Amino acid sequence: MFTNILGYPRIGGHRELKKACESYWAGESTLRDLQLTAKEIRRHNWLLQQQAGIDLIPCNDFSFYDQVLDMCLTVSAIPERFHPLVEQQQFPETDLLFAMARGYQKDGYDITAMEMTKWFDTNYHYIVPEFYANQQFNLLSDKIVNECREAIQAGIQPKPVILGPVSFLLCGKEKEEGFHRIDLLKNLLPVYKKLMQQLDELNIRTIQFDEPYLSLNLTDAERKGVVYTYNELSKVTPRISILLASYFECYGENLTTVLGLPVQTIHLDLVRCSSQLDDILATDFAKSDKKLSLGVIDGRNIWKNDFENSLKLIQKAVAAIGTDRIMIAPSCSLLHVPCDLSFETALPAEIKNWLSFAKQKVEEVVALKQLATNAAGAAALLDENKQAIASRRTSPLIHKTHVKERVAAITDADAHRNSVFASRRQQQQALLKLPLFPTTTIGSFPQTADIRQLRAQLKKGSITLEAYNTAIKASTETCVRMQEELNIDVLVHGEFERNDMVEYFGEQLEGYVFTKNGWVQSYGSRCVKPPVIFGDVERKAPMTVEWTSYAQSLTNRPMKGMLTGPVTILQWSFVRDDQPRETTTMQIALAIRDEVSDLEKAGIKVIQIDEPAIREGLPLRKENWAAYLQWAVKAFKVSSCSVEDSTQIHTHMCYSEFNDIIDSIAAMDADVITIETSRSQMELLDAFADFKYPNEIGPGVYDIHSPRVPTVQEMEQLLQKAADVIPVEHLWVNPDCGLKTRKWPETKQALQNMVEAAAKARAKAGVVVA
Ligand SMILES: Nc1nc2c(c(=O)[nH]1)N[C@@H](CNc1ccc(C(=O)N[C@@H](CCC(=O)N[C@@H](CCC(=O)N[C@@H](CCC(=O)O)C(=O)O)C(=O)O)C(=O)O)cc1)CN2
Ligand code: MET
Ligand SMILES: [Zn+2]
Repeated sequence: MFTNILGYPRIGGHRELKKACESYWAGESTLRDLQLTAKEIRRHNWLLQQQAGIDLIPCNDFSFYDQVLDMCLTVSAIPERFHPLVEQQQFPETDLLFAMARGYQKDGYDITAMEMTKWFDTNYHYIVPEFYANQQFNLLSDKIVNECREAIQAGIQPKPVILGPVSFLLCGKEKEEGFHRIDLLKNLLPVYKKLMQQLDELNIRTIQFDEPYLSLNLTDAERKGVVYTYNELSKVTPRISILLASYFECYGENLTTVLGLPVQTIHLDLVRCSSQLDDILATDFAKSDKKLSLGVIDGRNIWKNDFENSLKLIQKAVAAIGTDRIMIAPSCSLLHVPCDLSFETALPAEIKNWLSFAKQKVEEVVALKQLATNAAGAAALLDENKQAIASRRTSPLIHKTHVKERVAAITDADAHRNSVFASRRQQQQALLKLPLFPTTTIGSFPQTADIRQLRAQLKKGSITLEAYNTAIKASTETCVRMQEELNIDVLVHGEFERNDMVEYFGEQLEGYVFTKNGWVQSYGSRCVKPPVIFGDVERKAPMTVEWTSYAQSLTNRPMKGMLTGPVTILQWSFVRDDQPRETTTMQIALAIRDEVSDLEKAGIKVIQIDEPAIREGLPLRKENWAAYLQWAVKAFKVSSCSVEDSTQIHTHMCYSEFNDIIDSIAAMDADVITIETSRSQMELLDAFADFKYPNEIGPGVYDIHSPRVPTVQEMEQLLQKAADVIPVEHLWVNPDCGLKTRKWPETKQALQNMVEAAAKARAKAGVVVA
């Protein structure tokens, strides 16, 4: 029996990589400093796993930015606009990587960044490869070989983790018409083969190819591509065994294909889908000599593993195929969980004893092997584990009868507004008296270093709550005045008091705990600290009313109340695994519903409930979509429908494709939806136009991910494009998303241009309408 880790977090226990990258980008340290930090993180991770007793230790799970982007450099999939950089003598590979990820505005260049999107159903974002018909590839970056060499020097026998050719292609996008990216396999495979030969020369004995697309519904052509790929790769060398890994779901209808591949080991995500073990053992799999990597430990969540449960699965597999063909593993890479629970010194002891972060999960993998092989002394590990599991199962901290009863008592009427949109619209117009093309923003304004520092000081106790509040109030007032001066119609308070749009609410809700150092990579150097939902969720007291009322008191214009929606709060937290996600979401929905009612009572006329993660929560397999969408939409409606007709409900979504779920978005029945559309030049809007989306809509007119200030003219053109497909009286004018990652000067200028573009659009429409 072997122990296997699919990938380990690369940010460093105290976000060393984030800090090193940002300091390098700011010109405050050298590339060598950055590389030393990276090397130290890798070494630390390898030795930690070696000392714990892991047999298959991953390498190439490190990345300065993203593993998909790394693969672009490995196979030389570099978009043409970056070629001038490649051709420069001695342009460092790491700088090229950062240029592709973040754009390059220096030395007379102005090159836009590559697109970024969600990694399956996680809150991790990857860089989207760009593909062209007949594209040629060649082995460019030595990163994989170098990292293997570095591991060997550190005394490790590493297992390189490499994004498989099929998933690499499917992760990307065609940048011209007339071909499908899967057609590029023929050109791509020689590079993978060459790489395997180089790894063979280094004495690498196992390669993990990640093919997470095997968890999705594939077309026949894509499935054929899988068969072709692994037939080809299996011929390269008999000395390397291939471990094929997919995760986040079952192999589903791809299972037969997968079992027939000439690979030596198949990894199973048994956390998301334990039934596939039965499916496999029901075939004549036992007669083969293939191994199974049993992903029994949750790589996506932070709960201590239930050893008894895992042992049942392991023993079932052992009974069928013996111990020698089994690996014990987490369900997926540990990238999605924080590094080390032992840094958490402030968690309640009882709750801390239920948790396990990356380092602890490594130990759990080893403990399970010891238990499954009856190693001496292992029994004590089981006893300890049983106690922790029992403590969580029976803890009075978790269950609240009144919360459960309230969820059970939700009626259909709770999930519907009093009147249909057309009638609500009239009442809202009478009250708000907004012009055509009303302008607004999505909520946050620049989170500058001084605001973050203020919060850090408050946490440390070096300033008082009073001093903190005074400073945040001052920022809020400045922000409100500025919006008035810019002549924006519906204002926001700026979200200066919030560390994060989910963590902020988690900190105020019962049933939640939050960590001090539970950072997880979201994209590049940006991290999030997902709060932990351990019990029934309940709102103790109003969460945003004071700040919103304060902001409203500063102005006569409508101030938008700003809340995060129940699905997004769920999706971006670590969630309970002892009840359906639907149940937890409904509890959160009721908490948000109460907040909405309190904001309304406080005189707030416009309330935005952000749901940027509603698309990301969509199950990976289509057969599960309908059930999810049904409860996700209901949760939003439960949170938003307590209000009077005259109160205007907004929602906001970003990082999403909408075409395939547009009817559910319409069913949410928000009075106004703002969406990210500018990067795709309003392409996304087609879904809303084709569907004849009934309510009002604010298609983002500028890309907030870039410091670039858009011109009046280009925003006017985008508005024109929108007006061509959406009735003008339904259109709003706003940026793509919140402005928290932006700096002040560019924000002001961009908003000024935006308001001017709206005025021009108004004048133009006025002529047509009149
Ligand atoms: N949860 C979540 N998921 C999301 C998004 C989101 O907004 N939230 N947006 C999308 C992803 N976009 C993102 C955009 C920005 C950041 C981001 O800026 N993260 C910050 C951390 C934000 C935070 O929690 N800040 C805290 C603590 C910040 C901190 O690092 N403090 C310092 C001390 C302060 C200092 O001196 O700077 C420390 O602890 O060392 C605060 O403001 O209070 C970062 O990586 O730097 C993350 C994701 C999708 N997923
Ligand atoms: C990721 S969606 C962000 C919405 C939030 N209200 C903000 O403006 O930051
Ligand atoms: Zn957004």
